[in-house]
Amino acid sequence: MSAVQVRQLWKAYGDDVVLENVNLEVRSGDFVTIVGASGCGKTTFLRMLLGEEAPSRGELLMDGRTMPGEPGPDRGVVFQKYSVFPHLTALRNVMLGEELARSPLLGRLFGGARRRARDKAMEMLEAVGLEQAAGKYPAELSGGMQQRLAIAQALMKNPKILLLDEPFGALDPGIRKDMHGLILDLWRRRGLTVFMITHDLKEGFYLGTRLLVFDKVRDDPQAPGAYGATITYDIPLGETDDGLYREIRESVGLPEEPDVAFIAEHREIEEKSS
Ligand SMILES: Nc1ncnc2c1ncn2[C@@H]1O[C@H](COP(=O)(O)OP(=O)(O)OP(=O)(O)O)[C@@H](O)[C@H]1O
Repeated sequence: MSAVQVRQLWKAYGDDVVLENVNLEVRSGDFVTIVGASGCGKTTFLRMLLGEEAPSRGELLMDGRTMPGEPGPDRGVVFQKYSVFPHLTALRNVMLGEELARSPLLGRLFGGARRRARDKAMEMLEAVGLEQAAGKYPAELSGGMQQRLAIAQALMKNPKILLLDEPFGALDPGIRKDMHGLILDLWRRRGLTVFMITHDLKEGFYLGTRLLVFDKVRDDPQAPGAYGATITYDIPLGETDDGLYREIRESVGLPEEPDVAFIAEHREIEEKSS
C-alpha cells in the first residue's frame, strides 16, 4: 500500500491559490526530493503532510487513512532554521518531546520513565553522531551539529515519515556532504519515507529515489493569485541524466551549469560506503 496518497489537493489562502490539483502516490521507503521556484508552495505542501495546514480541497491519505489533521508521532520534521531550545542541553532537547508528550504540565519525567527517555535520547544522539555532545548547549554546537540535533529530535518518536524543509540549506558544502551521508544512512537503516525540499537541484538528484518539481502550468499576469502550482515533473531517479537535469534546471529557473560530475562523485562515495 502507498505510504502517502495525495488526491486532487488544492490550497488557497483567501483568493490566492497556492497549490492546485496535486496528485501523488508515494510508496513506503521512497526518498522524495522536491524542488520548485521560490514561493510556489513547497513548504505549504510539507506543512499539509505534517498536519499543520489543512487542504482547501482534496484528500491526503497515510497508509490508506485520512492524514491526521495535526502533527503526530508518525511524522517527524526538520526545518532549515535550527529548531532547538537554546537553554537546554543536547540531551534534554532530544528528551523534551517525550517529556512533554507524557507529562504535558511539568515537561519532566521521573524515575524509570525518565531513565527510559534518557536512554532513548542517547541512542538518537548516537545515531546522528552527537553522543559526545550530549551535555553541551546549542550555542556550543556548530550549525551542522545543531541540524544533527534537530534530526535526533525528529527521530525520537520513531516516525515513519520524515519531512525535511531545506535542512542543509544554511550549511557549508563540506558539512552538507557529511549530512547527506548521515541522512541516507538513517533513511536506509530506519526504513523511513522521506520528503525533502531543497533549492539545490544536485542535492535533489543525488539524494532522492524520486524527484518532484512544483511549478505553475498556467499563469495570469493580471491576477497572480488565480492559479497555483502543481507537480510538473515526477522523475524516478537512479541513472544520472544530463539532459533531464538541464531541462529541470531551466524549468525551475536555476542559473547553475549542470554538474553531473558532482552527482557521479557522490554516487561513487555512496556506493563505496554501502
Ligand atoms: N499562513 C499563510 N497565510 C497566507 N499566505 C501564506 C501562508 N503560508 C504561505 N503563504 C503563501 O503561500 C505561498 C507559498 O509559500 P511557501 O512557503 O509554501 O512557498 P515555498 O515554495 O516553500 O517557498 P520558498 O522556496 O521560498 O521557501 C507564498 O506566496 C506565501 O506567501
